[in-house]
Amino acid sequence: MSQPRLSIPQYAMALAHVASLRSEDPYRKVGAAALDHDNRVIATAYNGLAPGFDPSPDFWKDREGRQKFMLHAEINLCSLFRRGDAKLIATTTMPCTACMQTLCAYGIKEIYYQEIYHASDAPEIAALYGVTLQQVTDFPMSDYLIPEE
Ligand SMILES: O=c1ccn([C@H]2C[C@H](O)[C@@H](COP(=O)(O)OP(=O)(O)OP(=O)(O)O)O2)c(=O)[nH]1
Repeated sequence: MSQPRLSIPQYAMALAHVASLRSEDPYRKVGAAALDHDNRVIATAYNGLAPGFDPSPDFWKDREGRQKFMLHAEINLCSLFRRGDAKLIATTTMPCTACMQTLCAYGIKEIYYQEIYHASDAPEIAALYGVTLQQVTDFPMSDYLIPEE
């Protein structure tokens, strides 16, 4: 009997969600995954502080203060491959404007996200550069996500 098979965007999104579970940010956990031109996984990443940096326990108390220090999941992801290597990426949160620009600089042509991110110009940037930017909400694990407040 044939089993239902995940689409490639669903597969990438599930991987992105697993990566998000490693985020140290108590307020927003973002995960991302990159696949190459053969749909092989080349990287997973999540948002966090710079590698090796160990903050004091008080650091996380300042929700707004933390923001400028956070390395976004998509930037951490792009640090793991060279321009042109990734065909598509999935990210649990729509890329912010700066992340979207970076993904374009890396030549990524397909971007899948699950949750809409406030104040992002990603849709406009994607439209101008002819990049696919699509929401994916139905993937393994989507039943287990905690609904937003
Ligand atoms: O494209 C994005 C956008 C955000 N983040 C991460 C960075 C940070 O760890 C967290 C929050 O993002 P931001 O600093 O932009 O704050 P916010 O979403 O406006 O506020 P908050 O999370 O405090 O509600 O999400 C990413 O990894 N990628």
